[in-house]
Amino acid sequence: MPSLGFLKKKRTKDSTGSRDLDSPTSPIKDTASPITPTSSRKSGSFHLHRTKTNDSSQNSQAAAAPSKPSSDSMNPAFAQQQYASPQSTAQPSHNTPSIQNLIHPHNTNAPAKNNAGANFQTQPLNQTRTTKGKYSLTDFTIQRTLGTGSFGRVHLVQSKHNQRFYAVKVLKKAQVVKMKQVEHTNDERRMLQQVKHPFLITLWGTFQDSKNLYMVMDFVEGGELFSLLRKSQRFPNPVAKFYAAEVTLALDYLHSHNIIYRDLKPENLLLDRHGHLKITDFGFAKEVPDITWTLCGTPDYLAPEVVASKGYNKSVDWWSLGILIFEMLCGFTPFWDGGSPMKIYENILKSRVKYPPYIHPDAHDLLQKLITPDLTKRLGNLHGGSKDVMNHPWFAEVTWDRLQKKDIDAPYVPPVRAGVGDASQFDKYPEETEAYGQAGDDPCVKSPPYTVDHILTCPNSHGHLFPDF
Ligand SMILES: Nc1ncnc2c1ncn2[C@@H]1O[C@H](COP(=O)(O)OP(=O)(O)OP(=O)(O)O)[C@@H](O)[C@H]1O
Repeated sequence: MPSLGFLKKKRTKDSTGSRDLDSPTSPIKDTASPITPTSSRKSGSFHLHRTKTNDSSQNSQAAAAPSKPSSDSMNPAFAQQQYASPQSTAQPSHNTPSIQNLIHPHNTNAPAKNNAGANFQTQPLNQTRTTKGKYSLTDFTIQRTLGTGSFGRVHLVQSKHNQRFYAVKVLKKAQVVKMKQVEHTNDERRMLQQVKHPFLITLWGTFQDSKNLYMVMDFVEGGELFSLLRKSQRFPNPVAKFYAAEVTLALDYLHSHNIIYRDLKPENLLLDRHGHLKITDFGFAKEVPDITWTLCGTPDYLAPEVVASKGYNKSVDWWSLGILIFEMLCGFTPFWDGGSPMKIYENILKSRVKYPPYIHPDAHDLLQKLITPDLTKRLGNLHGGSKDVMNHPWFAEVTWDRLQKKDIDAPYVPPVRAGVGDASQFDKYPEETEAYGQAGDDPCVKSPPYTVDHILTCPNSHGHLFPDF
């Protein structure tokens, strides 16, 4: 097994790890069994209680949803119990309208605008979530940094109008242009405004000033799955299965709308305060009905067809799902061996995976069918599409419709105080030194005549590189 030294570092898109994680204490490995039932919900520990959750309650500043009595729980199988078809009479949470739902069925989480009539609508795909009136920096108080990535920095912010907390991703225009990410950044905004799914981050709006682009999203309080995984070293089979199943549903949704995600990795999977996943960072998501060629992603997670610069499609996300499941079960990725990205690419092209003996046989079988360079054999890429993955024996006990409704308890509930901007689950970062919102010329708005470079970077922008922010 590789030394964990490297693996503690987060991987950025260009694979430069950014910092070490501090706490070596494991919320999982210290527990005799993560599937040991507990009689009460205990934040920061595994539990077996079925929780009624309500998507619209996030950021509501209300207490965590009540859990079902412990008679519901049983040992040993987190998996068996959690995924089995419902025997109880408990109704899924969506049937139990909360007070919020009754007041404002769709928009309880949207950051309020101070202009009367501001209204967010949840729209089907291909229509965007729109606001009357745009946000600006003055609508929020910027607080600490939650995370940094290759192209951006994400802040915790508080709305001055409804006092709720949100996450705002700030991208420096100059950096985006320099790193040739104009198209990806415009795609990220467009994709995120179109999608709506329980396991995908919600983007409420975007705005820009002369230097920066801003994306206002839900603040997902529970931190990164990456941190939980590193603290736990590896996840027990049922725990990995739970997270893999939620990711599978999200991929199924994206692919059904011809969107490839292209950056699956634990760093981009956040835990909400009930422990369910939210996929963030759509920087590489792309609407692709057939084939694309762009080389992008994070080295450990790249499919061989991407490394080999062949045209590729949704198949790459199923490969990455295989890498993710492997990493959750083993604590390291299959093609990393201490070398440079080039060495990782070589290993990926060889596609020889050593499976540790502790991997459950069903998981082993699924991994072999996902981490295969043969596109005619890769599960998810075959005639049955994502349903082939969902019907694989490793997922046999998953009740997919209940999972989709978040009617199955997560294996780990992050210890957060809901609604108070509790960012304790996120690592600390040095803060940005350059003030946001400075006045000045916007180098990304050009008047004709355009340079060839400008036209090539953004041919349809009529002089504006980020026309829709
Ligand atoms: N909605 C959110 N709520 C809480 N934290 C968030 C949210 N979105 C992002 N973060 C944090 O910020 C980090 C960086 O965000 P993001 O991945 O979108 O940036 P990036 O520049 O595209 O990163 P990368 O190069 O790693 O892909 C995430 O890993 C996460 O820790």
